[in-house]
Amino acid sequence: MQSSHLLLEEPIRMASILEPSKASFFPAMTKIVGTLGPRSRSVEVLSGCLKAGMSVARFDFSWHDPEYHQETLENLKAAVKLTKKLCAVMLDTVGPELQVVNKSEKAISLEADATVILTPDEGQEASSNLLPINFDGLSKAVKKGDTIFIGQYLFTGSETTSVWLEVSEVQGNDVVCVIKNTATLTGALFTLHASQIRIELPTLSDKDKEVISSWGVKNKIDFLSLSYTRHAEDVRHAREFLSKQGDLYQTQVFAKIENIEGLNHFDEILQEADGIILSRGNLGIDLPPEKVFLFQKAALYKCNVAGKPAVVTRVVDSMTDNLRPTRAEATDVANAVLDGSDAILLGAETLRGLYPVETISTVGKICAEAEKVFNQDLYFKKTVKYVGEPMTHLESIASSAVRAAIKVKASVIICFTSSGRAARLIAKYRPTMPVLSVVIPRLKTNQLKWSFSGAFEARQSLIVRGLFPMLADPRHPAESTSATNESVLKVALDHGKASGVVKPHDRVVVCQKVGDASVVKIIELED
Ligand SMILES: Nc1ncnc2c1ncn2[C@@H]1O[C@H](COP(=O)(O)OP(=O)(O)O)[C@@H](O)[C@H]1O
Ligand SMILES: C=C(OP(=O)(O)O)C(=O)O
Ligand SMILES: [K+]
Ligand SMILES: [Mg+2]
Repeated sequence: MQSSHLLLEEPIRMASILEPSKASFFPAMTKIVGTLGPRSRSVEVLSGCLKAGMSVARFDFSWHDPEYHQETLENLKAAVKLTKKLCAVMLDTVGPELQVVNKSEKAISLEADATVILTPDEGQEASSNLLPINFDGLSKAVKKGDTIFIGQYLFTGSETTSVWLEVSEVQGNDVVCVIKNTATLTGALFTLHASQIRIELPTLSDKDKEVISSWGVKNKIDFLSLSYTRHAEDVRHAREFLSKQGDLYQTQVFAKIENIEGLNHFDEILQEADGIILSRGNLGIDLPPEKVFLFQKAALYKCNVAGKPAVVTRVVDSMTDNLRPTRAEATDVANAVLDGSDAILLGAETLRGLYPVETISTVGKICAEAEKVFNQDLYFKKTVKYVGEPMTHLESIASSAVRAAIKVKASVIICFTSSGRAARLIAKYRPTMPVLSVVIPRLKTNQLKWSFSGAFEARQSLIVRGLFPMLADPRHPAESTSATNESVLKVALDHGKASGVVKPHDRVVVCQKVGDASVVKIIELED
């Protein structure tokens, strides 16, 4: 995890590429979000996923009912206990997702050049000529020549089970389409994506609200993944809704950018959201293929300078059925890291793939290699310049901590925080060593009962590149006297030693408040 001699912007000796990487305790600084489902819900597999490096679990409510997800979550909790690896919980909404419903689940063969009708009458039986959909406004939204994509849920693109259609005519509420490729649709549910078309459905549906206020509240979800975020107003609305749902006023909202409308409003959305998910699955259908990379680079840059976590999706689809990614996919993962991604989100690979654990571990290894050659120096300078002067005190402290840690080759940065703000600011400067964010709980009251803050803040750092949280004992008062600081620091160092990230004689940079003053100190360990 130390800064390496290889830098992409300098000539690399070819033989050095083959030198095995030093093993490190943390699989990677880049985080991995795993979507949980049929192939990733036993305690055994979930333990494997956590050990391989998954630190956020995504529960996608486009699929399965709350009871099913609850069972998976209970198993996840058991796996967390067993492995002692923390994991945050992300609830992914259905939103304005269009779906084709195939009640009988009979396979549907579609022939290129034939026509098929999309009808909003869900009572009808799906067939080669007729596909019932869950939305009655499609005929008003599309016109002749528009493109529609229908795929299996979490389609991987390599399947023969997805189909492109071209709208040839609108008849009342029905949409008549010409089939562009031969395919067989199998299963009960397919998602439908009308390319570059505005769908007049709310971003947070009634069903989503129901799930959030029951399942979400019960399970204190750390992240809401807001599917098809199209406007800043969508984020504001979701946040307002969450603020009335018990503990969920602390839930972070991650806006999923999955179509052109979201792309067009990216800057405003980023201002409102706590983080961004670059949903390349859907966006890759909405955008011309030659434009996808540009969106990725531009969006990650904006997230980085804003200091907000960015998550990239759909990286190793082919690992759904294979033990090895394609070289294009492997290169893509590394590029996502070099472009500035905080986390990689796995979809079909962990949900229904044959190799969930191996996929996480492969992706983690690629991320770790990319991190090693990431030009931190260049990035740091650009970020400082972008922020300009005067910097806020806290940002100046955070960037100084990173600079000092690199200069003295510290093995870890320990950052005390309550709100998580200081730790996030340190992560913004992309230190080459892990940051142990020691979250100090704060006692608070809503005039009905006393409780401690901190658990959300700690778990929410599990999606930020380089942050590794530790929740301090709530018996330590939040007031930063030097005595309490020293005892918490000792616990943090012991934690670091136990996990292997801190060794005798290492240097450690500590960021904390002493009295009213924020300080960065460098300590040299003895044994
Ligand atoms: N309980 C604490 N004890 C010591 N230092 C702290 C504590 N909480 C935060 N700090 C330090 O205070 C500064 C402000 O950090 P920040 O995360 O913004 O704090 P807060 O949680 O109070 O918003 C940083 O230097 C941080 O390391
Ligand atoms: C992750 C994505 O969305 P979904 O919720 O459909 O998996 C995506 O579109 O990349
Ligand atoms: K979804
Ligand atoms: Mg999507």
